[in-house]
Amino acid sequence: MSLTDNLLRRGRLRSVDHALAQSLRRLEPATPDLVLAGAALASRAIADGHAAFELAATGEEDTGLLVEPAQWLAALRASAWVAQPQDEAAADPQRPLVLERGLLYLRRYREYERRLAQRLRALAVQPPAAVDAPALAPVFARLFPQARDGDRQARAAALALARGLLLVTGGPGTGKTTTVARLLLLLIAQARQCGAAVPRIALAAPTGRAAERMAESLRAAAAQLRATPGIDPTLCDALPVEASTLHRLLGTVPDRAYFRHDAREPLPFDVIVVDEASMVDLPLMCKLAEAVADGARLILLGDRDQLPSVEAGDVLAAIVDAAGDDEAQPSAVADALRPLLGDSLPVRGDDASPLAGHRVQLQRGYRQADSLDLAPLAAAAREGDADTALALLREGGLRGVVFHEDSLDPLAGAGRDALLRDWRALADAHDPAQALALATRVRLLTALRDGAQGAAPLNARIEEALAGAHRPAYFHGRLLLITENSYRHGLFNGDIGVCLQGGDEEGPIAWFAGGGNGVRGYFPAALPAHTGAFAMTVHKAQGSEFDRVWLQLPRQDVRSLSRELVYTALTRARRELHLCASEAVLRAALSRHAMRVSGLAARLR
Ligand SMILES: Nc1ncnc2c1ncn2[C@@H]1O[C@H](COP(=O)(O)OP(=O)(O)OP(=O)(O)O)[C@@H](O)[C@H]1O
Repeated sequence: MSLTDNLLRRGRLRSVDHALAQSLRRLEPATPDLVLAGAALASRAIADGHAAFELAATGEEDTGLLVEPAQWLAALRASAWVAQPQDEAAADPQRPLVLERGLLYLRRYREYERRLAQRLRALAVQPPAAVDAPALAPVFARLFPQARDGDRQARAAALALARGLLLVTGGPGTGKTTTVARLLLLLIAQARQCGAAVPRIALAAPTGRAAERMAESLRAAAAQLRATPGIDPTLCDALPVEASTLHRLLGTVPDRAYFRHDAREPLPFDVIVVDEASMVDLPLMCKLAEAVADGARLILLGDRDQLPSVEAGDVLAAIVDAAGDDEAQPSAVADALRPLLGDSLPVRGDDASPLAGHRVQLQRGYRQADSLDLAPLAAAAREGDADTALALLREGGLRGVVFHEDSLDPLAGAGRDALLRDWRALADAHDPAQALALATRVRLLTALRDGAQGAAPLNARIEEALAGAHRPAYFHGRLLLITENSYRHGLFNGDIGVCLQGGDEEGPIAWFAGGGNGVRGYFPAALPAHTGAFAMTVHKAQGSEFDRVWLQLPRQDVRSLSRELVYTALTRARRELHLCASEAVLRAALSRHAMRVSGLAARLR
């Protein structure tokens, strides 16, 4: 049996990975087995969220093969299928595989990485934009009274004035959107002061739901600014109030893998702000960065401790790693910003990597519902500190946090009634807007898609409890989750809707947020791909928040569990968190990182 057949049999490959190896064999029958297995594993790696297959990770546990990295390297280097480009040169398009730094890539993904790194470096080293700091200083001081005391929000806003590329990272509620609203106001004020056109600003996020949340937060921040003494309210009128998905921003072309906007036809914006950047995958981030016009600013907001995107590449983490923690700036930038920040900005020599100084980490959390004291637990999860997490959970001293130790089924225990009560309230709602407002009250989150503790079977049980075994498919009060992007409908992966019975003649209607009246209705038969949404995987819940979150960890450890998954799940809760888990599984989850293989950080340095 060939290596690839063996890997397929063990479930290590999908049939599409195996088929790639088969087609290489057909084209060149003398191709060694190791090269074919490498090609198949490089293809499989993408499906697992990696940018490439790491040869050194060829433990038997990982691949089912016992192959020394030196053996792989020798076979791959000798193969005509494998390109080995020098440094950052483009790879030979005739060869489907690329070997670089011990990683075996499908060529297309290596090119995404190379082009993204090239574009980000170029944006980072653009000459600092001219900042008339003395003229802006009075407005700046009103927006950021603590600016000279090292306030990170002030530092982020000031750096965004001077830099072409900035990452603003921080956990939920650390003020990323608030900071962006103030920074945009400063850019508008600066343009007014020098008689220039108001900057063209785009706000975008990877999912429709995340874009909606971003726009809501920005509108709230704008309302606050309007009420701030000494701020000209007409400046606030120029702030953007809408955000779009990245796909919509870039302009999808039906049935094509490319967008309307790219390096040749750049986006017509001076400032592009992208929220939830941890969810953006490698191909999309590459296409976005290339579509940013020369001289424009790209500002990425995100939380690097959250789960990486489901698709290939842990892009935000790689950019954050390349930028490092040091916020020191070259003396030219520090001098230009001194009227705003005083001497609070550390200064460095000019020999750092291109992305150094392009990241500000916001640390202080401002959004804490009085009812929920999540921060210590979220910090322990983020740091993988299981002892502290368990002690906090067992002491029961965190407001709003309840630990159901060893509970394996929230639908069987004491929580069942509480969960169903909120969902039953959906059926009592009088109108779609009210039902949609109720839809974010409570969510059951699970780490798994399949199996008894997977989202699909949990949904089926909840739906049966709510509407009986012989329920109609779209019963009154059913929650739906859209699972694909449909521009035709204006519905996107992650959108949540609620089914309500129409009038006597009508069947059920599925309602979603948006549209002129704030809600949009669809006949269920016309919806794009969707599933139930009472229970969701943590991955699908990224970018959303709920008043009450019930997190169910699996009965046994599985490899997809990680501290990032637990942290992402916990931080979806606004008012109350219930965690159902055993000590052993929680410890196993917190001991593991959601690791992604990528060469991006190395390229960016
Ligand atoms: N400097 C500040 N002083 C007082 N309140 C603040 C400050 N910064 C932010 N807030 C408040 O904290 C809350 C969260 O802010 P914001 O929405 O900007 O955070 P975020 O990091 O964008 O959150 P998320 O990650 O959930 O999108 C808001 O109510 C905001 O008004």
